[in-house]
Amino acid sequence: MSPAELKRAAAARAVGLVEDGMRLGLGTGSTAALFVELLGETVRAGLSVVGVPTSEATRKAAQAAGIPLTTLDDTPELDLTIDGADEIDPQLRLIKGGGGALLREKIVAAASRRMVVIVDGAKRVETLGRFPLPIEVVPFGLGATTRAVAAAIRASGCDGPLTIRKGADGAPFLTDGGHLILDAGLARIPDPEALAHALVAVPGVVEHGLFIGLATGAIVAEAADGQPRIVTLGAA
Ligand SMILES: O=C(CO)[C@H](O)[C@H](O)COP(=O)(O)O
Repeated sequence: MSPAELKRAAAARAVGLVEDGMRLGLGTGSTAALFVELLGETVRAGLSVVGVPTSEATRKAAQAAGIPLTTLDDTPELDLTIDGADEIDPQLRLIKGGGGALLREKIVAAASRRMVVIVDGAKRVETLGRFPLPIEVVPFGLGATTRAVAAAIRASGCDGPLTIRKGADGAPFLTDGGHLILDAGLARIPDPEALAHALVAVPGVVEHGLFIGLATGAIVAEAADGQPRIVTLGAA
């Protein structure tokens, strides 16, 4: 089975969690995009929900799918967020931000009573860190911020190169908030909580891709005999 088929299976299962009248957080990335597409089908069939998109890309996709949208200003508390992830560990700790939407994703997840992560089985890890950790920083003072981030990483028992993310055109990638992303190739993050605390203390760091204590459940689609097999973690 292809990763795309597994992602679709996880997204389809997540649509089953949505109830009439729910206020939803809509994640970003290829798996979340499949959820938005499938949710749009149920909305067009009569389901009533409102969604808060976690990126401009998701906003466009949700509008195209016919999903009514709101904002966290008008709807500050959400019932359920469905989002993808780059890695998930057994404690439901995540690395997110491969699509560059980590800041809005974390704000939306924190405003939600429940966050259910949808992933294919390849995203499950025992220890976070194989996927480079995205760290969103303001452009001002980039050199000094990068040094301080490197020191914070070392102080929390990790090490590895920091790379400024580039877009397809080779120019620095800019987030929806106009910030840059440093991708930290750490290979292994033995203490994600310590690293998270160290990173938020660095002036110039806007957010990082460690999502700790936010996901309440996960829907993992694995391949079994050529068919998707759904495994749920936590409350999902
Ligand atoms: O965090 C994200 C975007 O910022 C995505 O959820 C994450 O990168 C997973 O993406 P995909 O579903 O395409 O594998």
